[in-house]
Amino acid sequence: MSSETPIPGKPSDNNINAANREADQWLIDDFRVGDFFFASPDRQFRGSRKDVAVVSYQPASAETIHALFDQARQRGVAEPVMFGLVPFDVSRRASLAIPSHVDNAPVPNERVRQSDQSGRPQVANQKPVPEPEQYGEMVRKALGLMSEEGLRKIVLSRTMEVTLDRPLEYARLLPDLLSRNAHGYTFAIPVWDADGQTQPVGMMVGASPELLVRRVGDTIHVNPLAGSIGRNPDPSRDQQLKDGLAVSEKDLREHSYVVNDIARILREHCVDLDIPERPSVIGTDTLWHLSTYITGRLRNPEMTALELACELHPTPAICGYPTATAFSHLPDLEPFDRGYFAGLVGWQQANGDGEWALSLRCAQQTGEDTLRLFAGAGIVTGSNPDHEILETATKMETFMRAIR
Ligand SMILES: C=C(O[C@@H]1C=C(C(=O)O)C=C[C@H]1O)C(=O)O
Repeated sequence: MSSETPIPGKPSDNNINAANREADQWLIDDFRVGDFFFASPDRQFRGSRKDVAVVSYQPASAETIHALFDQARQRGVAEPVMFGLVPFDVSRRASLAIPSHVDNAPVPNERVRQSDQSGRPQVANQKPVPEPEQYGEMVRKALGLMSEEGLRKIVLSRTMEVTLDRPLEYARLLPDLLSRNAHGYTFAIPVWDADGQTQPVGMMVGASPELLVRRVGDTIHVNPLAGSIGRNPDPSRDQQLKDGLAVSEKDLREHSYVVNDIARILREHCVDLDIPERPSVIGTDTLWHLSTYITGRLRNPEMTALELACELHPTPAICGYPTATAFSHLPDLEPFDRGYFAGLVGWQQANGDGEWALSLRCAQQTGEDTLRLFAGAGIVTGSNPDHEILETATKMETFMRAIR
């Protein structure tokens, strides 16, 4: 679907660029469990839960993707768009689906935060798993592995089990996530747990700052983030924190493991790679991150966005370095299953163009009023357990602020 594609739906709402929330609210109205939403900085999609053409609950592979598009075409879907979630462990089953009907719209230049806070859910109960002190212990254990086992970096995460005082309402939640994270990737994508099922068992919902792969024709964009610090409401202190991150030896080292490993894999698949020598600093609503924006051209233009994303995943941004060593230690260190957290979330067209972000700053909706939030942080020699507890709490704030 090119950016010239006319916006289906409401002709009267075509002035999407007007800076008011009603302009694109129609894309979110009535959004429920089972619907699909994905917004990147310049385009947003909504797929309908009604008459979903095809669903696959198989590991993501080129064959699975081709089969899905073939089936959608056989069912008469004219311009199929696949949405999906790929778990952190790509060998496990992915939730991929092609809705019968998809709307898309440009993103407004500016979003106004909803001022009406009435009727917002309140957090009735929250329980960290593991407890923060236990997370600190996990960080200490990981630091021990660095001296003993040649591990350079490992990303350790924790969760928060949240119960709300009323059912989650997407029509309220999504505009809030969008207004706070206009430059990121806001998503709400259904989760299945059996092939052939028509009803999803839950949703992954969040606002990720990190693009793994965007493919437009043979051009690819990859934007790893690693090395972070929480922001401060005082502008001069906030600027100091940003400037400090740009020169922090520990964070630049943590970032370089990610970029070097991604560059190694991209060289196999791409030509004309443009990899900036130094990272820049980008801001989300809650954190500053070191960021490297990479572009290149595919050697094999048949390679789809998701295939390239699966070659790169799991990057040291969300796993560690060396990747296989970090991956093998995670089940012993983290007392829960990551599932789709720190996996891939995105969309793709039949021609292979698409966008896959990392599913971060997110939650899995596990029941009408229950959610599991996730956050992780990269640990390298020099990391401080207390700072990592704080960083993961700050990362959860992106989502917490939208439900509190
Ligand atoms: C793991 C997360 O974020 C990742 C870890 C980062 C870090 O350690 O600095 C930064 C961005 C992400 O790559 C998360 O948000 O949960």
